[in-house]
Amino acid sequence: MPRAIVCLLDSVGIGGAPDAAAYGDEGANTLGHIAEWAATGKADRTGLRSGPLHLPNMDAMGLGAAVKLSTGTLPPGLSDRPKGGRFGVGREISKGKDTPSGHWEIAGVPVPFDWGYFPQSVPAFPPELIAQLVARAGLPGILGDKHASGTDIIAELGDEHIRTGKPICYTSVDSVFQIAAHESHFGLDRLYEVCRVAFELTEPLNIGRVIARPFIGETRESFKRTGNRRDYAMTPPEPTLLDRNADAGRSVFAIGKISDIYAGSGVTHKLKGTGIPQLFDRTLEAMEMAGEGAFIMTNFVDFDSEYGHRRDVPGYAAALESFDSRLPEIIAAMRHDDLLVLTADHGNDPTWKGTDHTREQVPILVFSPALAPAEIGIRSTFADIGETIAAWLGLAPGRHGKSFL
Ligand SMILES: O=P(O)(O)O[C@H]1O[C@H](CO)[C@@H](O)[C@H]1O
Ligand SMILES: [Mn+2]
Ligand SMILES: [Mn+2]
Repeated sequence: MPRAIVCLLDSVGIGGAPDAAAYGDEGANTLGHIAEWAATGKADRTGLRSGPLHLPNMDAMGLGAAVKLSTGTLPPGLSDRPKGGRFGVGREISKGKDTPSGHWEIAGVPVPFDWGYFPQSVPAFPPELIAQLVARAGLPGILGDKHASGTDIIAELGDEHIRTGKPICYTSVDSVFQIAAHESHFGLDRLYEVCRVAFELTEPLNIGRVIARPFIGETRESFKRTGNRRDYAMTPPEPTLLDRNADAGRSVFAIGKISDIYAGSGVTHKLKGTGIPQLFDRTLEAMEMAGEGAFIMTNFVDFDSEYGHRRDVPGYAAALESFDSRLPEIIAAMRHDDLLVLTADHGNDPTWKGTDHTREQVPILVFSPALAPAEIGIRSTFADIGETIAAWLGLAPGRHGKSFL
């Protein structure tokens, strides 16, 4: 019986979204701009990487061709002649350019409602929400209360947080309430408990996620976020591909952030890891363990959290190259009727203004030893990815999207 593996390259968009202007993102193109900067030496960093973007394995699966299909322009260093697999472009119908919207739609469930967002003002959070959080979680108050980049705000307020015991609360253009606190001075379990309370309080406001952002270090220069991030997310509004496969009695391996993003729904095996190499190892372990009909999904978050939001072009390019160099290991571990899908949930163009996600189309690169190469075009919803996998796994069709195989 077939199996399916999704490697979700968080934020690796390929430009061209027809509605990008409505988000202030017209012209954003994560992969395309990284390739352009790399071709002109602007993605060089001593000791890390240099020269044109080198992604031979993803390119062979159709990455360059997908970017060209999405934007009309072939990025420098990539090729428009894929060697195998099906390649195409995914267009999102959910309105949010956030992680849950992208992931749920990929798993066959576009988001039918508008998320709640916090305004760009200071304070950003409703005073009554914060008053309830402070009272119920027994806090001396909070710091932040604004839109911010997570690494900037711990540099700005980390000292005061350690001194006062007030957690740092911030948001972004996503539907999100984030809480940063020190792992030992404040305590990791206490941070999780505060986030649990915050999730109860923000759910009625349709806020998609509360995220615990623990950090360590004693000074502004040495503060560092740890791998103990935890996301408290709403449950998807309909059964996703994960639920459908689990309900059919098959295994669903959720690797990295995946389980959190689907609120654990439909997950039978949860594997954690920090950083691209470790998440890669977990994916290979899952492929080794997974039986017939299994669905394996890995979120490679670092592209987004370490490089996209940080507007770090050389770092992003190096991470793509490191992922690409290991792709042959997955392909070598595939059985004859395994299906591999590489895709993304939204863009996060590191050459763009600000530090937020960018509305973009995403690559859909599909490989199976059993499949002849072909183009699948621009798909009108990410849900086509979920329906393709559902069909591959022999599940009944869902309500959204169509299989492209
Ligand atoms: O700046 P950091 O803390 O990485 O936060 C980013 O990560 C969140 C989740 O993707 C986004 O909403 C954005 O705010
Ligand atoms: Mn994401
Ligand atoms: Mn993000």
